[in-house]
Amino acid sequence: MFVKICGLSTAETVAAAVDAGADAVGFVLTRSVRQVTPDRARELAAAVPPHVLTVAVVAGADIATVRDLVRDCGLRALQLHGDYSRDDFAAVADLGLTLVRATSHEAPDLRIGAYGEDLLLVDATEPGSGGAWDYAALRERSPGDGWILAGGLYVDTVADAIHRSGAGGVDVSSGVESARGVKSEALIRDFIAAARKAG
Ligand SMILES: O=C(O)c1ccccc1N[C@@H]1O[C@H](COP(=O)(O)O)[C@@H](O)[C@H]1O
Repeated sequence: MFVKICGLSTAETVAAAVDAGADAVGFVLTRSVRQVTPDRARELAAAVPPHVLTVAVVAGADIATVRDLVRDCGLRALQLHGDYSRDDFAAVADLGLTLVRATSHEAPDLRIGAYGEDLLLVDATEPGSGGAWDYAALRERSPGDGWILAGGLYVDTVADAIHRSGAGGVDVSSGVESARGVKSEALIRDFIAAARKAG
């Protein structure tokens, strides 16, 4: 089970995620209560060991701005949320990053790789909102092997969500916070343990 902890902004919570066994950690570079600057993301990612994927999370920025945001921040993956086209994905392919297409569960095309991405993340309609959706519906639509489930996952719901959806990975932001935008080291540890136990 692949586990990503998203929206990190402090050295302590990055360390908690890494120590608890996260496979990936995400830094939000566009407007959000969890937004960090590219320089801050670079600083935080410098302490992350190479076996943990560092992910730049971007929503809604035009693709030229995306290129500027990620070019110098030293992260290894780019997660794009929003109305990005196949051409947009092609326009960042030369950056050498693992590309994550983040899309709503209501989107028409849920095949992994349809836009040239390496990983597909299926989310709620409003990313980072903590809102859950009908995870079981994805079993019938079958995005393929290895897709990542996101949107409204919490310590006490993640196991059921994994079983109902058949996802091979999970991504969480709101569900490991003690208040909006404030990550909890204890919840990060508990979430990773619960996801690992389920998958
Ligand atoms: O976390 C954010 O603030 C965020 C902002 C903009 C785009 C994506 C964001 N996070 C992603 O949202 C989902 C999970 O959200 P939640 O657990 O429901 O809060 C996940 O893909 C995060 O990477």
